[in-house]
Amino acid sequence: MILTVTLNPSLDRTIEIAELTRGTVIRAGAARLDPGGKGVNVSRALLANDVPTCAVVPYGGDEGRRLVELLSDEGIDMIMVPVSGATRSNITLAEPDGTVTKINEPGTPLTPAELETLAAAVLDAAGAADWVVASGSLPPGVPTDIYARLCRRFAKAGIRTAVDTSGPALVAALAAGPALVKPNREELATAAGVPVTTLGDAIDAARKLRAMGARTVLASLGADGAVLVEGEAEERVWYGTAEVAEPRSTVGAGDAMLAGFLAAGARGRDALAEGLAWAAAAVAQPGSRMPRPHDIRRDTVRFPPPDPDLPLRSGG
Ligand SMILES: Nc1ncnc2c1ncn2[C@@H]1O[C@H](COP(=O)(O)OP(=O)(O)OP(=O)(O)O)[C@@H](O)[C@H]1O
Ligand SMILES: O=P(O)(O)OC[C@@]1(O)O[C@H](CO)[C@@H](O)[C@@H]1O
Repeated sequence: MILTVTLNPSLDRTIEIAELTRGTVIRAGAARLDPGGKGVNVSRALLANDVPTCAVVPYGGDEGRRLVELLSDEGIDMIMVPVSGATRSNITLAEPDGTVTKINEPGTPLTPAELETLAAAVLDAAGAADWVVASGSLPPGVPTDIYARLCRRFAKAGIRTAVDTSGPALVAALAAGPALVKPNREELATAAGVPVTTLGDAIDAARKLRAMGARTVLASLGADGAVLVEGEAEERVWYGTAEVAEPRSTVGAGDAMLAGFLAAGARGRDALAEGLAWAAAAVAQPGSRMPRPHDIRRDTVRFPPPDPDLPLRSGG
């Protein structure tokens, strides 16, 4: 069972527009509301593909009740923790070419008592878990080292932790020796403190995150694919891509990648291939809909030679 922890979940509203033009009234096309938050999405992707999972979800206000309703409709097994602050709403403006512009609210602070209750719920549920996924931003006021503390606590119990976050929370988590981190290109560059403009930069930065404490680094690179750097006695580096004919929304693609990678055993080329296939399928979905088995096409995955001078196309 894969337990996910999302301290800052969200309601994700995706609005399809023809073109984003500042300072104008834009007549929207289709709109959809999805449950959101990085750990929530990992559980959604796992559930959609029949992999046992449970999501720890703090929720508050009408927005939080709506989030729980949406997750219940999807059949997610949840540990719901009521909190006083309202669950945040994040907006995605999606253009026809797949470009998305995202506006994420900061979320509302968790009180120390609420954080304690959440940590206790996680620790209680972690006993039945093969992995704990601590994923997403931290709400205001939550200590930056919260993921690091959870990593250390789970390590004592022999439970592996995967962390997908950014900035100081990621750097603090690295020092706790997580089994796996899943930064995107921007998060990788920031944590490593180096620019990442080529594939070689990405591999070197991933190596640096391993030196900072991560055992395995799965670095997603947007349309350029992903790099996996792993290995105990002997380091192994894999680079893969998966083309998407018609990108619709990249929101949640990294979460789907992490879910697919974990579902396939979280090591080696085959697990990277599965993560790439789930991510590519997610990009072809509207909003942050997670791919189901019939959406996932493994024949699009490629493992080109990892040319260190390959310039990375996507932003970050
Ligand atoms: N435009 C694209 N075309 C093809 N594949 C893509 C595209 N964008 C993303 N992907 C796939 O999704 C993976 C994750 O994308 P990205 O690096 O943007 O992660 P992320 O920022 O963590 O995503 P999110 O936070 O929205 O879940 C990429 O490694 C790639 O496999
Ligand atoms: O603000 P965070 O926690 O970094 O990211 C939140 C978020 O953008 O991540 C998911 C996509 O990965 C969305 O469901 C959600 O809106």
